[in-house]
Amino acid sequence: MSDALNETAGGARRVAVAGLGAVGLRVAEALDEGLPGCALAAVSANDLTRARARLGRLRTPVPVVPIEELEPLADIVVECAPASLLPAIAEPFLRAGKTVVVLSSGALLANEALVDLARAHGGQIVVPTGALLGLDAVTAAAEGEIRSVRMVTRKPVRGLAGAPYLVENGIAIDDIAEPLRIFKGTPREAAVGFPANLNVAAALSLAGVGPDRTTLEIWADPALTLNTHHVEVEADSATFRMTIENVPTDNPKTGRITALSVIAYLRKLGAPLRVGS
Ligand SMILES: NC(=O)C1=CN([C@@H]2O[C@H](COP(=O)(O)OP(=O)(O)OC[C@H]3O[C@@H](n4cnc5c(N)ncnc54)[C@H](OP(=O)(O)O)[C@@H]3O)[C@@H](O)[C@H]2O)C=CC1
Ligand SMILES: O=C([O-])CC(=O)C(=O)O
Repeated sequence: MSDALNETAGGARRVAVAGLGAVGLRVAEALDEGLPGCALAAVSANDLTRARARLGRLRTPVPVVPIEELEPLADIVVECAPASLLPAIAEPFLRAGKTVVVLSSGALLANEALVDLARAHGGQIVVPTGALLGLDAVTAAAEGEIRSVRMVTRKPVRGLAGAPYLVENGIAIDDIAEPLRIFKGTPREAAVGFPANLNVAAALSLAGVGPDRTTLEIWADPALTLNTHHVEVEADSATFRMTIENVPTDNPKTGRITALSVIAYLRKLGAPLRVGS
């Protein structure tokens, strides 16, 4: 769909927010406060009544609807719901040649057909940097030859509790007194075992050498308060190491910077000066 069609009569791109939790509410509020070139068009949540109440303080009320009703109302959807809902949220927008901003990036690994759908209809899937850092450098390095990408994540126990991998393998972390390595593998495996905790690893893998060649360790650390991700990249163009320590939101799995990354992306869409890719 052309940019001209992707806009309202007033020129602003209509943005829907699918999921109104730690990420979605902050993004919806920023859109309501005003992002040049964008307008909040609709919102979805599981409990629509509760969502309407939470949106009561918005300056401009918008429809609060089930996810299947979002597509006709918007040009861009920001998916920030549980990972299992990614196809239901993304497919209608991609089929209409529109843009889907995916926060549940781990779910993309099991739903690669969404990329084919985007290709077939001229839509676009955007994976923002989210709770990570440096995806601009990783994608740049991937234009050359990357030899290795290694990631080590350390989270407070609260940021990992309840993950399917822990439950299925009988790994108890509630009472650990020392840091414990709970997983060593790939982002593809982590997307299954930690669907709500390691989207950053999936995003990193998609930027670099893919979900099977990226290596990942996950540690539960009872002394930590911040969700910490360390990445090391060896490439023919550069060697770099980067660490981010994320302040959790009300959702202990999710860092505050995640929503800000989406807001920065939306702000760049209509900006006369765009810094970073
Ligand atoms: N890529 C990245 O860097 C990061 C990705 N994430 C991922 O982003 C996603 C959102 O994270 P976060 O905001 O913390 O999650 P939350 O758990 O805080 O919020 C999830 C939201 O989804 C809504 N929801 C649940 N079921 C439905 C449904 N059937 N229809 C519509 N909405 C529904 C919930 O509704 P209700 O409010 O009614 O319960 C809630 O508002 C998650 O998949 C998370 O793993 C998180 C951090 C970083
Ligand atoms: O990747 C995720 O899903 C969340 C995460 O690690 C963070 O916010 O630090």
